[in-house]
Amino acid sequence: APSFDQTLAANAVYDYIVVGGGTAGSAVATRLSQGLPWASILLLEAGPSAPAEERINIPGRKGSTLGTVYDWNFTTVPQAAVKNRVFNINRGKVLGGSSALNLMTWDRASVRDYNTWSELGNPGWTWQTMIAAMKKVETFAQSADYGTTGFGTTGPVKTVINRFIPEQQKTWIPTMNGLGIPLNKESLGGNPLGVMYQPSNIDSKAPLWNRSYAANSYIPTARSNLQVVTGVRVAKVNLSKLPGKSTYTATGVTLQDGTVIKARNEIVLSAGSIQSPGLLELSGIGKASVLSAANVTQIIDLPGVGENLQDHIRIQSSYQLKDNYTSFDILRYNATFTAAQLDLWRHGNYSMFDYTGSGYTYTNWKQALGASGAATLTTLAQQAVGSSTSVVDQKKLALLSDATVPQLEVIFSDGYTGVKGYPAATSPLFGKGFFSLISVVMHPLSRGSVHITSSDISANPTINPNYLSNEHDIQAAIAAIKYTRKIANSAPMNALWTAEYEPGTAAVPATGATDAQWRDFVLNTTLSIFHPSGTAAMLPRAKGGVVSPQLVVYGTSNLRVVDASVIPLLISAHIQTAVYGIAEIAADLLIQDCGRKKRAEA
Ligand SMILES: Cc1cc2nc3c(=O)[nH]c(=O)nc-3n(C[C@H](O)[C@H](O)[C@H](O)COP(=O)(O)OP(=O)(O)OC[C@H]3O[C@@H](n4cnc5c(N)ncnc54)[C@H](O)[C@@H]3O)c2cc1C
Repeated sequence: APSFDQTLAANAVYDYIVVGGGTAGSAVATRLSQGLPWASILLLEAGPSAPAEERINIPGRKGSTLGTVYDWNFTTVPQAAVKNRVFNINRGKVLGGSSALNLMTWDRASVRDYNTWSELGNPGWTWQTMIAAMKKVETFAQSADYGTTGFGTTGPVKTVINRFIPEQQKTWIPTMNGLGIPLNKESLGGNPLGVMYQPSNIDSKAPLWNRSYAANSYIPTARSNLQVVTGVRVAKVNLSKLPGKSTYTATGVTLQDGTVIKARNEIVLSAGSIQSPGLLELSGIGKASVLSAANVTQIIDLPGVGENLQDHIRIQSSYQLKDNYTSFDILRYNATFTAAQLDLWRHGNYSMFDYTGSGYTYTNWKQALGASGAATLTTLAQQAVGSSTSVVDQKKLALLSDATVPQLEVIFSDGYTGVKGYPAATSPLFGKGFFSLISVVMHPLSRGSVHITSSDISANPTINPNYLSNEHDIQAAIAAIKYTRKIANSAPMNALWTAEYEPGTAAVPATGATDAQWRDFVLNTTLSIFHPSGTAAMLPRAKGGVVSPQLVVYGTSNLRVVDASVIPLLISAHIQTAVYGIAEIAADLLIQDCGRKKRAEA
């Protein structure tokens, strides 16, 4: 078992230091500990360890930790194209990182999505290597609702298709089938197109129906050579140029209180896509103008640091259920019922608190909009990025014409999860049940940046994702929300509800809605679905890359980034399975390199 000894002696030396005990950091530190039993590994996490926190552990309480002490609570700068709205950028600040806060969707993108990483100049980063790595992450509890391919059976993270499926969700698959979307019971195997039930990261074999995440799955399987220290924030990485070397060596880290901890072999940054680039910049690695504005001396000129920020956007609609259905909303307004359900969960019994989403659909644009709707979006995409010299933009254009790649996801979400809020206690709608349809645009073209503004680690970064900053992204969002209205109005789902609550026909009339009304709804309500990535991109250096295919920061010999920052092009899925997969591959690379160095020394 790992050590949770919280003492950190100044100038202590470890073989490996992993910065950030989040999703990737916990996984890579654990695998290093297992693979290099002789080595000492230090995992430093800014947040607390919270193994008994029910808001994290209870699947049905997903979302309750947003805005709490477990969240860094970042925000964007006002988003010019979206009426200057400021978006929340929630990030986990707890052992396990964002895997402790996430909504537990456990899915995968298409074969082509992962292959684009190698197509962009990263040999070896293909579907084949990623699926092998992603299978190592999980143990899937097999189910009649799923087929036979694409999942792992021996990994630390436990996954299951949720046993709690509300009655109203049973209309999901037949409704999508009626719209021409086929059932896909092999969605984890490289072709996610279709309608399906998908797993959540839940431990169905534990005494309780508990969230399975990086802190309670990976870390307990580490050896005693891993020391996990929480509540400690790293302020920078120390670099030095050793005689006769062309690259910089990372020698250790400086903590926020000034303490220096040294690394003999390698340092791994796993502080996530918002903070890993900032740590590089604070260490003197980045774009000259950013560093000089923040009063940091540049050591390595790497203009890609903090650039290429990509995120998925979501647009939601909500429908008021007929009174004979019970929705998840009951847990908002009926305290007695809620207490009884909580008691069931606490005793490991079937409970409404088991609930996570499990009804999903992935389509390409042609499937959702028909050929002419798809062609319109392609034309807009060409107008937006056709002349861009970015390899990422050009690859996204190419993906639009690959029919195997999903461009739209729709999630059946029980209960109200929209933007205007559940009806207030004074409203006649208080006490009513709802269901929501969340649509997600898989390849928005907008890209932005995250940068430090000060040499002080405690200052928040400037986050500018440039949401909806081109007409393609706006029209894709409009197409997505129109499609969810079409779904809700199709049989058998149309028999479930009495009224559209959001957008609502007052804002967007059922017939004859104008383009301006749809556009307004999209600009007022579009949000992030929490997948910021790409800010320390794995790309060739000349193409704006920050790390090599070995995840080594350019210009250094032993500093790696291992987290969502390295994803060069956002995939058509939620990203936690990919982030864990990247961590598994990174651990293999670190272990192989260590063996190579040892053999070279011998
Ligand atoms: C609310 C929410 C819902 C989501 N829902 C889903 C979902 O349903 N399915 C899915 O697949 N994905 C989902 N995601 C995305 C997914 O969880 C993240 O992309 C993934 O967990 C990111 O992993 P990471 O290792 O890159 O970063 P993180 O897991 O965020 O880890 C970074 C860690 O570094 C620590 N840290 C930062 N700076 C420092 C420092 N200077 N010193 C020490 N420690 C530091 C942080 O505290 C944190 O623990 C969601 C994310 C959020 C936030």
